[in-house]
Amino acid sequence: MATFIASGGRVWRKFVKTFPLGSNLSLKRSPTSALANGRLSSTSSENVLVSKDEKSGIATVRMNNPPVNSLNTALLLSLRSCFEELEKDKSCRALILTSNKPKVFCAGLDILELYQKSPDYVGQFWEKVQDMWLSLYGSRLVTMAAINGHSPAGGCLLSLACDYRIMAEGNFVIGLNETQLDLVAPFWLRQMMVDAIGYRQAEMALMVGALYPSNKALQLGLVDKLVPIEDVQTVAEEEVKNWLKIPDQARAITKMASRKPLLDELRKRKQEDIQTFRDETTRESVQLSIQQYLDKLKAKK
Ligand SMILES: CC/C=C\CCC/C=C/C(=O)SCCNC(=O)CCNC(=O)[C@H](O)C(C)(C)COP(=O)(O)OP(=O)(O)OC[C@H]1O[C@@H](n2cnc3c(N)ncnc32)[C@H](O)[C@@H]1OP(=O)(O)O
Repeated sequence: MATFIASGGRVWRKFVKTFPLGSNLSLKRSPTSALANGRLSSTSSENVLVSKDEKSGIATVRMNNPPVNSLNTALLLSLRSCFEELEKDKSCRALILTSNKPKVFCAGLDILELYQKSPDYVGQFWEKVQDMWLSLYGSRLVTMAAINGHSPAGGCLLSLACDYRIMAEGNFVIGLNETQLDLVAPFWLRQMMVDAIGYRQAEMALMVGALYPSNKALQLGLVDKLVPIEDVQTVAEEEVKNWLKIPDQARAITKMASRKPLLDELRKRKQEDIQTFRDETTRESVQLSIQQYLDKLKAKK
């Protein structure tokens, strides 16, 4: 049994040094997992909770950044560290990405990280988004998004970076609503959307910043399967086990062959992409839109 927590790059590394993957540190049992069976455990109160079943090599990564798992600097660093550690762990074969807070998978980028910040700050923040994405999209592991709630913008980005998406039925939304905040999704995010739902649908969805209810998302191919919210984790584990019947090497090489061009393109254009983000996000009119969007979120109550 291996259990560990991550809370920002530095803390993570320190923690892993003390309790490496494969150690016998046992904390609290996950209440929802079919993998539990005495072998899986979980932890609390950090921004990413990771449990790994040693027998199957399946790790579950739960975002735990209340109230809505918005992607702030700390969560981005934790996710990246976690993905990279699992990547290096030879006994790990698959990763299920989910939320520790059912009903919200991830609210996207933390809007406060983009509001009234210096261009340098915003640029460094964007690089953390890029690096997190590179580690997930480029992973050799089977990656499965267990979308147990809303998944707008950056939440959709995380989901699209995975190999397969299982979403909760019900009144939950997913999509790339960036234009609603006067933001423009970067080329690598747009490309993942095109790859998932096709050019025409992606073009329309991106232009109007569409957020789709889960049943429409299934119809479009933005998610692959819909299940009742209480079954999302179990079905994700079953699906992963099916994927693991395929030999790892052939599957991973095939995955890399299809993803390498986009990964390489971002690596090549990283600085240009950061510059675009800095310039766009700090523009006065965009700052005003972000402020209005924040006000709208607050006024919802
Ligand atoms: C040039 C390139 C440019 C851009 C590319 C960028 C790619 C990605 C961009 C993004 O991700 S931008 C973020 C977009 N996200 C959203 O639009 C989602 C906004 N949130 C919601 O719609 C809802 O919060 C919800 C996720 C549906 C959950 O609803 P719920 O009713 O459960 O919670 P509530 O709305 O009450 O929120 C609680 C609390 O959290 C604050 N909040 C919500 N989302 C964010 C966020 N993304 N960042 C920061 N803070 C967020 C919200 O204001 C509430 O705060 P309060 O309790 O203090 O009022």
